[in-house]
Amino acid sequence: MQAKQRRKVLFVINPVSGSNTKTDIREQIVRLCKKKDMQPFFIATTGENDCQQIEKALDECHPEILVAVGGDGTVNLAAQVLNGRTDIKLGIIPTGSANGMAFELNIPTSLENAMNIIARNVSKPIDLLKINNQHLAVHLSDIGLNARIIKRFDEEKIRGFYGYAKQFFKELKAPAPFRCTIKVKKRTRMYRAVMVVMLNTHFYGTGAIINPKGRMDDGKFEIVIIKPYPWYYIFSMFFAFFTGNIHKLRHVKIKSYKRAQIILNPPQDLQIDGEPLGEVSQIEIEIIPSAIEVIYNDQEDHLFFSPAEKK
Ligand SMILES: Nc1ncnc2c1ncn2[C@@H]1O[C@H](COP(=O)(O)OP(=O)(O)OP(=O)(O)O)[C@@H](O)[C@H]1O
Repeated sequence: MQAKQRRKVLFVINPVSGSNTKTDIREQIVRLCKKKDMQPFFIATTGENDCQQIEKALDECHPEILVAVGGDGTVNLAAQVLNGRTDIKLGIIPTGSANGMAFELNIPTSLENAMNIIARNVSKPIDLLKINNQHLAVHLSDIGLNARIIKRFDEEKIRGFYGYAKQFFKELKAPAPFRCTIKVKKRTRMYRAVMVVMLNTHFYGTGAIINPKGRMDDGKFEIVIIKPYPWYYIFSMFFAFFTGNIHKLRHVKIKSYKRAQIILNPPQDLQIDGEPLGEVSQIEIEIIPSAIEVIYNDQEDHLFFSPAEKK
């Protein structure tokens, strides 16, 4: 009788993601793969030509699943390679300082639990965003306040959640407003904003719910506009962020589109999945329907909320 073929899984490990040391992560993955009947292959990212290296590894081992072991930047890298190749599923082992996409898919940070979800292999197709016809956005992109923090975070080589939180509170005290014009076909709308978020998902990695009504598979993305607010508004905003009611606030506007252009005056910092891209004055966004197939946690309801219930 022929031996049962083990499922081939390629693990793409970012050795510098987050603040954990990953010295023995390969050994732990090999041990867990044995238990779950999976055959592991490994590649470590270097920060240079990683897409080409992953493509090469895919051609060599032909896996059923590619697992990003890292933060949102590593998930984005894996998605760039898998965009349009839904025959290979994307799994995530969250080890970054920002794990927004793992949070979105309800994937826990414990290695063993994340591996259990990969072994269950339950997946769904999701849409991605294309920005300026050049960058792929998987989890979340934004302009203004948060993007500025991410740039500072990157320049000053700060790592970890507490480093981020410190910068966030510094920035919240003095948000700088800008003009944001959204053009869709022949319609133009103008807003004053302190931050504009472009996404297909619901959460920031911290658990803040920025897009309560979004869906990852509806062929549309959302633009969330946070307008200038008085300082005391921060408390209502925090409450709404963590109860899934941000869309009900007077200072917040959420719109769904398939394609849109945003014009910024003055130019603003842009970040995509945690990577700062510098200042931009114009952004074109379009949705790529069913771009990748992702493995998610189908066994537990999300700890925070059920997006489908939001009215
Ligand atoms: N071996 C490496 N050395 C240095 N940088 C790397 C290496 N591998 C990947 N990178 C960089 O790591 C970043 C992605 O990190 P990721 O988002 O997965 O984790 P993170 O801990 O959340 O990162 P950060 O907090 O620094 O944004 C990318 O900028 C990528 O170029």
